Amino acid sequence: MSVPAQDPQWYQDAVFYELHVRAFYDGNDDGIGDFAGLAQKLDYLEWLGVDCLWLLPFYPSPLRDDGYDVSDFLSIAPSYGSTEDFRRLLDEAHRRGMRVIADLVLNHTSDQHAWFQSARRSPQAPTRHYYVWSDTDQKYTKARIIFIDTEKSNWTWDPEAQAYYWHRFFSHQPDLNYDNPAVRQAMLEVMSFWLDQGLDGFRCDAVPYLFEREGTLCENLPETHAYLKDIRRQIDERYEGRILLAEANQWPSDVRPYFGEGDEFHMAFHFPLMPRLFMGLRSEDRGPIIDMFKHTPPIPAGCQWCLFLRNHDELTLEMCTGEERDYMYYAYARDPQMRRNIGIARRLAPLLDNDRRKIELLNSIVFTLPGSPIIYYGDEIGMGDNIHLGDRNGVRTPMQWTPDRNAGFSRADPSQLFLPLVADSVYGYQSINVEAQRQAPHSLLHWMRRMIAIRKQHKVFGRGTLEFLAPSNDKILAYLRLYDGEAVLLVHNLAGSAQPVELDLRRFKGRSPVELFGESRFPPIGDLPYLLSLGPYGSYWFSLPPARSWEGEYGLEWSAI
Ligand SMILES: OC[C@H]1O[C@H](O[C@H]2O[C@H](CO)[C@@H](O)[C@H](O)[C@H]2O)[C@H](O)[C@@H](O)[C@@H]1O
Ligand SMILES: [Ca+2]
Repeated sequence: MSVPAQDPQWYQDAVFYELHVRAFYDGNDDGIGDFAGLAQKLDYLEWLGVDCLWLLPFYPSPLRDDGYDVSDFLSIAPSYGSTEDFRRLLDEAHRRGMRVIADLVLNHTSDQHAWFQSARRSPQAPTRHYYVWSDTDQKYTKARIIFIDTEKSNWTWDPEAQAYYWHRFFSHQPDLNYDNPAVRQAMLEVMSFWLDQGLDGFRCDAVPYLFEREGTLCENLPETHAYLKDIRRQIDERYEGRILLAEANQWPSDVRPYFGEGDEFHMAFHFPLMPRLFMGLRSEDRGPIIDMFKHTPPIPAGCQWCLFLRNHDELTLEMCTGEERDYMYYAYARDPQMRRNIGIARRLAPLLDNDRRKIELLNSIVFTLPGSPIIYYGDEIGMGDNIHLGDRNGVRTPMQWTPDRNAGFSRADPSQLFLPLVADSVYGYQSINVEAQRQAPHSLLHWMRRMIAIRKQHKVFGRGTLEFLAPSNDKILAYLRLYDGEAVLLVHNLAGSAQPVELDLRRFKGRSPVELFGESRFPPIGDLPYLLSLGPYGSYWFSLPPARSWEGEYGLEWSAI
């Protein structure tokens, strides 16, 4: 069952939720989450207000990179269930009006993929040129090494092939050779295979690295854009309402071309904004956030940024200067165990000292700046992490549903779980879990649900223009969003102390701001600066309804209250 035809630009208003099937809910008691389990939890996601799920790779894999090392693009890892289970999941999601997109790992395969296994055996193998081989490791030397904490080179010698092969990520992830038309065609067929089953689109992994050219950085090449445009054209020709989301961890001016002229990706993550939100909070200064928008070019109509605070990887600092990285490590990861590659492998709540006010503040910003927000599973309840697990596994532990055995994630023997649960005294599942927070009306979970519901009542959040205000108090981040006659004003206090702010709102003279969480009407805007005070890390979401329509709705004058 596919989603009933609706607005083709649905993704501009959507709230996304990222999850790993194996970490969400175990439907068959083997300690590993699966599609049948996820289907049982769709009611929860619907209740929360999620519009679209993003599933991390669920394909067969030796799991040396948590599924990003795919050994077969056209099936499902047996531990996650069958193709039938997958289809049922899609049907159940669509029945609830939710969409589902999945990771598509275009750049590389696992070295266990049949293509690579046959390629390495002989230069004459039909798939030999599915990969990038060389007699020397001195080609493409300008290309940076991305996983610098584990890899020494982008080339690895294969004794069986008697040649070096090219890889931008782990050495067990050989890059596909996109100069080979057979590879380009094969990956188009992979996409069609999943779209034919009803999938609503793809989060396309590591797209900047598809092609290599000598003398370049081997990133963002024109050949890469040409192929991505071809993918988009072919999808648009055959499918309706499907989306492509680009994972291009690049500076905004380099991400901008991934939108093309509205003919490449529908969406792209805004990577460099994310660390600046954390910097702005820690320094109690809006500067880094505003500055990032000065570097963010406009995007074509119909395109959308994806905004996030955390995801399944480390909090990447790739798009930061050395000084900014040092600051982030000092502020958020003094313990070296918290660092991975160029980044910080921690979840949102521990990064923010489990301070509910800070968690709400950063969510409030991400849900109101231009773009569609993504929640990383478990962050809606403030789940913790385990910095002692290897790689990025510390932020990939089982979802915490209840205070019972295995956090209600699985009925398996606890030793069978794919990763241990978070069990420390602050973030352990006995205290942080969905069941407890659903029962507590003032929990983080209920607050997140309310915020999502408010956002969804106002198209201006997904589609409106952005205009920063410039109050003299630098600790205050204030902006206007405008769309189709609707205006909202967002005011955030980045400081841990109460702050006053005076805002120049004269153009809205006569309007009475309505605070959207409590629906309280504030004094009307006049000629003088509009004075507000905000508590530590406080936020206001105001609607600025035209005076007459507001009076019509409530039948009251401010002076009468
Ligand atoms: O498939 C390899 C990796 O691809 C994605 O990587 C991205 O995350 C990296 C940080 O872990 C980042 O440095 C890089 O720029 C990105 O492409 C995927 O999200 C990873 O999980 C995966 O290992
Ligand atoms: Ca299972």
